[in-house]
Amino acid sequence: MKIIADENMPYVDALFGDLGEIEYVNGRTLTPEQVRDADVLLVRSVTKVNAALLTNADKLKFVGSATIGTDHVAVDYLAQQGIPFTNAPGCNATAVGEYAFIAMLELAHRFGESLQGKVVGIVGAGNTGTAAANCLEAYGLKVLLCDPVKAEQGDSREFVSLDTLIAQADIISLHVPITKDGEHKTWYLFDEARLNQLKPNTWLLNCCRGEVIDNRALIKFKQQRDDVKLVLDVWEGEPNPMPELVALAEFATPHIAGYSLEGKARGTFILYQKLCAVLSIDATKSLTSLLPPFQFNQISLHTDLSEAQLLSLSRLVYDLRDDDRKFRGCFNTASGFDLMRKQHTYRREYSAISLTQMQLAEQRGAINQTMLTALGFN
Ligand SMILES: NC(=O)C1=CN([C@@H]2O[C@H](COP(=O)(O)OP(=O)(O)OC[C@H]3O[C@@H](n4cnc5c(N)ncnc54)[C@H](O)[C@@H]3O)[C@@H](O)[C@H]2O)C=CC1
Ligand SMILES: O=C(O)C(=O)[C@H](O)COP(=O)(O)O
Repeated sequence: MKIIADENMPYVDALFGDLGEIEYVNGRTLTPEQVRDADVLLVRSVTKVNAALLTNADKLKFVGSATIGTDHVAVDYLAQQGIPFTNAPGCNATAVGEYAFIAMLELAHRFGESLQGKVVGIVGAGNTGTAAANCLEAYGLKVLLCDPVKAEQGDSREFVSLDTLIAQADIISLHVPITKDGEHKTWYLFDEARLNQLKPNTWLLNCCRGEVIDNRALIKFKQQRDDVKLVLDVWEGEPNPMPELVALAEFATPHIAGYSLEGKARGTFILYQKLCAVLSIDATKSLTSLLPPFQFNQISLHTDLSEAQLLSLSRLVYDLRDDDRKFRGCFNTASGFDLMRKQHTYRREYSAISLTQMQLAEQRGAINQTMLTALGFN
């Protein structure tokens, strides 16, 4: 069996090595010729899987995308052709949630403010939005959710309109899929008019898809509104973000908000499980055996923490400043954006650290082991 896999998908050898011969490819430049003999195709978000790519792929039995988003895959076309497809819903939700939370801690630190006491608006209350909300609520923040789709589906959580969220939130974090049609389309959801609604000193984070914000309008807006602070992980026109916009963001990264080792491993593992089911064979490999030990896996707390100390602890699993610095140095060089993504293998999730607290304080709202466990630490 011939398995064509994106070269940026980790753990493919470990999981799929026994199932067939693996050929690694550059997902962004994949051609119909390269997939013509494939039995299995494993992609990431940069590969457009459509009729044009699969025109000669007559043997194809399975397509898997180790991503949450499916906007790069012609799902209807695959169904018509009878080719089983799966994505990996939820695989990197914790990573995106922690990225958003850590970015907010970084912003608070940079501007000499406290994150505690802020109101955060989450647009899109699915897997990643809920993961971000869980961290924020664990930290005691008031969270407003806007998700008209979930509201219509009868989700029992409380939702607000986007206008209310923009009017009330100090921080807005975007977690929607990219959709171009329909009542709730998200393409340019934040256009010039919406951006102009932002209240003074709003922090705006985008870690879903670049085109959810009109990036040209954002440049124009930000040039006049220095009070608004931006954290941007995704960009219109990837892998070539607009340089003016990179310069205007407080933290800028190359679409790696979901790139914890745990999230990547989960993504590949979900595809492995689904392929085994399609082939009617037992999935004998385990997810936990894939991850290397983390160098700080046991930490003892001797006192409750301050917010600055929580940030230091967070920087052990993910130092956003490093990615921001690297990104600014490489994003406008040839392949810089993709190379940084390819080499990104160092980030862990909070759960990689086990904490013990020597004296457990009972003070409500203190940053102690109880709160840290709710944030995701072990
Ligand atoms: N930067 C990165 O590395 C990553 C980016 N993503 C992106 O984030 C997106 C969201 O991921 P998940 O939360 O896992 O997806 P999800 O499908 O679990 O949740 C998305 C939510 O957005 C809601 N929604 C749709 N249209 C909306 C609108 N107009 N206003 C408000 N809410 C709306 C949906 O009802 C759904 O609840 C993915 O589709 C993907 O594009 C996902 C993972 C990693
Ligand atoms: O899961 C998604 O959706 C994403 O956006 C991915 O995390 C992005 O990563 P790649 O699939 O492009 O490596």
